[in-house]
Amino acid sequence: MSADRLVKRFGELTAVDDVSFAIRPGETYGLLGPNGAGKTTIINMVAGLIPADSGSVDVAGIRMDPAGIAAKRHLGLVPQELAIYPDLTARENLNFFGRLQRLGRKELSSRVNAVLELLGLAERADEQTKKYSGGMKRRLNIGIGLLHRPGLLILDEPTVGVDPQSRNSILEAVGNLSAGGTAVLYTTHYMEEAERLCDRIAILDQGQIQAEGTRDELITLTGGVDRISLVGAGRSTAAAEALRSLDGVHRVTDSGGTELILTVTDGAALLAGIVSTAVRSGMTLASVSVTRPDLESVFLHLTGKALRD
Ligand SMILES: Nc1ncnc2c1ncn2[C@@H]1O[C@H](COP(=O)(O)OP(=O)(O)OP(=O)(O)O)[C@@H](O)[C@H]1O
Repeated sequence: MSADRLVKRFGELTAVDDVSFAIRPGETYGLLGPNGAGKTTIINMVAGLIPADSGSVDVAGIRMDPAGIAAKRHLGLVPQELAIYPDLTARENLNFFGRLQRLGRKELSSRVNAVLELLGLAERADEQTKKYSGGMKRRLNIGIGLLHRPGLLILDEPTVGVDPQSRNSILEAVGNLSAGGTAVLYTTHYMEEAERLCDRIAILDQGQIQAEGTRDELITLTGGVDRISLVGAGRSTAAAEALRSLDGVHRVTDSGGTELILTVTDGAALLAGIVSTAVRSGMTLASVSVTRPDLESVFLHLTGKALRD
């Protein structure tokens, strides 16, 4: 799918301001931004629920027209709110929604089984969903969006308000989708989810994409400075001196105790050289750790704000 120069205004507010991106089959693309950044408004335009003021969306090569259904047949939308019947079992819910989607009886039954399996709900498929945990309900909600094998699945903050274990199983299920060739558009304000799930991420703030790329590409924007901590005994002052002369080492902080803290470009690549330099200078190391910059640092770098309110 592709979105080209989308704009949406609500009165004075430009909620989405010239947003373009494309998602390939099998790719998971994340929209990462704080509440109010414009994620839901983008999704609503991509899914054809609201018209854009300008710009266009193509899904499976078909231009999205909010008044038509041709492009919509190729996408599944999983909204933030649950849309399942509590008195029906998971299987009955899926059958019901599958019939609404006009799946034939034979295809429906095989799709229902496949979806239950994919989302880890097969064992409890015949229980009323009111007995389900929040995470299981969410997974079923995702399953409904998948029944008609959409080429594009859109997930709007699917883990908000669920416990960590359920969150994990949702993320696992979404991770399995890309293996099947589904393109996934995923919105979140949790950087850990974007880091774990998404092949590429757009950082969204005030309706604009501030930067886009893989996690590593985004982190490079910050200057990509890692922190390395060396803890040990021995001649730490001599080690600090030697480490300062290494290429890629920006700063060595020697607190005079047992720890040296270095800021370096590409800690993973330099780590072996740093450890051997410290040891040669007479330091006996007890522990070494590398802390990489994360998407939170990228957001801060780009917008001057924290991702979470
Ligand atoms: N129908 C509407 N009428 C007026 N303003 C709107 C409307 N829908 C969204 N907005 C405003 O547009 C901006 C973007 O909202 P949007 O819901 O897209 O953000 P979001 O990133 O999805 O945030 P959240 O995670 O809170 O849903 C917000 O300032 C919001 O108040």
